[in-house]
Amino acid sequence: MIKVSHVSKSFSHGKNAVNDLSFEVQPGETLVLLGTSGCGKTTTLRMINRLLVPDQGEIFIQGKSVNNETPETLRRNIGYVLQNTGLFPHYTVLENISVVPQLLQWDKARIRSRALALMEKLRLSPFSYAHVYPQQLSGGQQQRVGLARALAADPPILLMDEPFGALDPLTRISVRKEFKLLDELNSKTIILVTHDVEEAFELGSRICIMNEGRIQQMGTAAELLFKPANDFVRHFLDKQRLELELKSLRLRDIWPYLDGAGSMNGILLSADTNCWDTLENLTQDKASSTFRGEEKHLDGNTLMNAITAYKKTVSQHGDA
Ligand SMILES: Nc1ncnc2c1ncn2[C@@H]1O[C@H](COP(=O)(O)OP(=O)(O)OP(=O)(O)O)[C@@H](O)[C@H]1O
Repeated sequence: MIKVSHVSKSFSHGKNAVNDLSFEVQPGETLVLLGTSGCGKTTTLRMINRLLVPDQGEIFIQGKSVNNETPETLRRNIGYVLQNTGLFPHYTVLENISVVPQLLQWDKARIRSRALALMEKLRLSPFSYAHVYPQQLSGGQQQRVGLARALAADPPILLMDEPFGALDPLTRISVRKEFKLLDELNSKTIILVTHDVEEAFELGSRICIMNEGRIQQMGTAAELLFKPANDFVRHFLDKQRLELELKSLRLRDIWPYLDGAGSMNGILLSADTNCWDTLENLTQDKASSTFRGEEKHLDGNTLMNAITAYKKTVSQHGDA
């Protein structure tokens, strides 16, 4: 577990890069730090990893202040993934993945078998890639090696700074999908930095929107979209709002507003299907859904009317 408590940091020019920041992240959770360039995201990660020391406040990992941790303990507990991967160019893929276990003085056989197992998991064939150098790999492959290196010593915490930032849009989407499905990550405490709104909503259990070193709002996708704390948050999400709303609302969320009693027709969608996927399905076939024993027929109009009614209720009453 990570706890950041009233942390501030300024650099030589005086203005606070991070200003009275407080949050907690639990195991199994991915907190995304999202914000404009220069809002203090990277500075926050670097303080958690003790690459920078806060001017004020304190950071705790599993209840212990990072100020009192040795570099070995931090390395064992924290995997760090960078945008440009930070791979050592003169080390092979296998050597790069083995760096932290070696520093922790694991025996050679254990290091090798862990590194090879991670390569398999991340879909990098050990036969083809174990002994090549980073510059012989594509961007997506380098990113996977960077992730394997961060995971090598099985740290309970993962800090990721724009991990998919250097990839082209298509590779980015596919590497992101693979990342989401990795069972290695299930129980980890993850903080991921990005300025990509879509990425934040896809990967974050909670999202922390920052501006000028301060938290503007921290919450789930639905909270940020439907109960924005201020104009900054509202405007920050405006460009992608419709898509984000459709992706974050599931049929079960808008169920009371769905006016479509009817017979089972076409495909049957689970009530956990989001509205975006529902619309996509509706372009191809008729559809219905069941929730708590009730069945409803779906079509585009019914769906959009239900979303509008849901939003109206949330904006008036704060809850649907
Ligand atoms: N080592 C440093 N020396 C001086 N100023 C710094 C240093 N590191 C960061 N800053 C300043 O602190 C502020 C926050 O920077 P930070 O890198 O944390 O932002 P960020 O949100 O990660 O931005 P980006 O998305 O562009 O990477 C910026 O104004 C930046 O110029």
